[in-house]
Amino acid sequence: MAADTTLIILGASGDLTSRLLLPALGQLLTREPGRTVRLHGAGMEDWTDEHWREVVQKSFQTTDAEAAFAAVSETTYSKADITKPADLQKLLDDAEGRPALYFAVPPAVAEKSCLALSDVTIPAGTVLALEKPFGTDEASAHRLNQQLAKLVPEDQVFRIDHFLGRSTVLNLLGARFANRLLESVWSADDIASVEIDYPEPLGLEGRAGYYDGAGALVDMIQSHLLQVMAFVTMEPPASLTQLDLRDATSAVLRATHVRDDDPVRNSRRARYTAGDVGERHFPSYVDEPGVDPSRGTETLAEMTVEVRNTRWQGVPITLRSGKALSSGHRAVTVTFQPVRHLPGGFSGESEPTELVFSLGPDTMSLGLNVNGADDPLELERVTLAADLGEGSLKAYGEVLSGILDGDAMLAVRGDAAEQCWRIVQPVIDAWRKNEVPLDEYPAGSAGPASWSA
Ligand SMILES: NC(=O)C1=CN([C@@H]2O[C@H](COP(=O)(O)OP(=O)(O)OC[C@H]3O[C@@H](n4cnc5c(N)ncnc54)[C@H](OP(=O)(O)O)[C@@H]3O)[C@@H](O)[C@H]2O)C=CC1
Ligand SMILES: O=C1O[C@H](COP(=O)(O)O)[C@@H](O)[C@H](O)[C@H]1O
Repeated sequence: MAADTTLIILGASGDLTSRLLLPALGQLLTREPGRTVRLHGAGMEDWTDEHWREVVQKSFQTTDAEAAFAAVSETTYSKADITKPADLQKLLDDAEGRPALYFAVPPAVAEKSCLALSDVTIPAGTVLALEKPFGTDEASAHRLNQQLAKLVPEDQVFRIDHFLGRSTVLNLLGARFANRLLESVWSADDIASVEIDYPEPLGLEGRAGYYDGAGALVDMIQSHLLQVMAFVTMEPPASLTQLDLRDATSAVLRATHVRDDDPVRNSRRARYTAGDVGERHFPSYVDEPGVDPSRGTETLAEMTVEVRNTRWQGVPITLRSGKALSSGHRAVTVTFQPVRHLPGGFSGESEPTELVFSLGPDTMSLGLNVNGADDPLELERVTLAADLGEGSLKAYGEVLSGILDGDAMLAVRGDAAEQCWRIVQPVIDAWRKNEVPLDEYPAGSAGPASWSA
């Protein structure tokens, strides 16, 4: 699709656009100097083309910002209320080549806009890119999918999950499927447990309007971490095409359930109280501007799932993420079963083999037991580590590259988005009924003290 696409960013004055999308576009254009993109910004603000160009130029913080900006220097802006069919029609009519509508707007606005598109003539090939959260539960995600299906074919719908564009997440595929050594041990026969952990030092950061209604479970686990889990657990796809990869993703998500169907024993939640993360002081979550304390929103969530198939039967897979935490390890940790028999005569501890994919900085490490240097019969722990580098594109760069190339491989398919809601729903229900306590942890700690006991 590359050359003849007009990327129309809806929500041009928003945070996502200036902080993530435009810098990623700048990086993509720097890496691929031959790529040309027509860029159009649209939103509620009464901006001129000149103002928009300044916004774009400022956001292109790449090594060769000028060259990248040159590729979009003709970029234009128009004021538009994207919930109105007439405004959407004009945006599409004015676009040259194939339009790609990127909805960088609040989810409720995106949904309204998709309804308004029913009354619009949509040019063939139009791409619709929707941010998370996709719907508010399985039923609403299903309705939104049905609406989208009336507008464009599924492979032109990009449900964005920027974790799928992270280089370490993509590395999971390389490590798993290009190494015979791992291929043969990647199942419940050899793996004891999997943990996917994404602690963040950030707090609410003024996002109460969205986050207080979502919480850590929906913000991170329902979307990003379940997608990462699917990459860890999927059956090998025949190829890395969007069809094969997304079929494999959906199949494993369909087999995923809260462990033992018991959300009370297999989920935990907590929220932060006042404290310091590094140099930053955070008030208690409930005292953050815009927060409604009666909602009981969690800022740290954990759930344990299992994949009910031959490969994974019985392996606990724990997903955890939270805000205002000390600099914990963001990682996928695969812990292997102990050896079947440790020959007598060794001294020292034999710990299980551990393979860790670190989610920034991007590294992969393997913890092994080896013979000690001084006493060959005393076991010592060594870690073999590989620095995987940052990847030449940040996550949103990969996302935009897929949209501009019309390759939906790293976009979430509609059925997978619905499955992710189905998986977390029992936990949401148990939390609503207060069947799981809402613990507390001071900002800057590693979480509630009782969790590490
Ligand atoms: N910000 C982030 O870090 C991330 C955000 N996301 C997702 O991206 C989406 C956007 O988030 P974010 O940028 O933070 O939100 P913001 O509130 O910062 O921006 C939303 C933008 O949408 C515009 N807008 C609202 N209503 C309309 C309308 N009817 N017609 C045209 N434009 C409209 C707003 O214009 P105005 O202000 O003038 O009303 C504003 O420019 C959300 O779905 C969010 O979940 C995903 C990952 C990270
Ligand atoms: O989508 C989101 O992701 C970020 C974490 O991703 P990162 O790539 O910025 O580390 C999270 O902070 C945010 O709450 C969530 O909405």
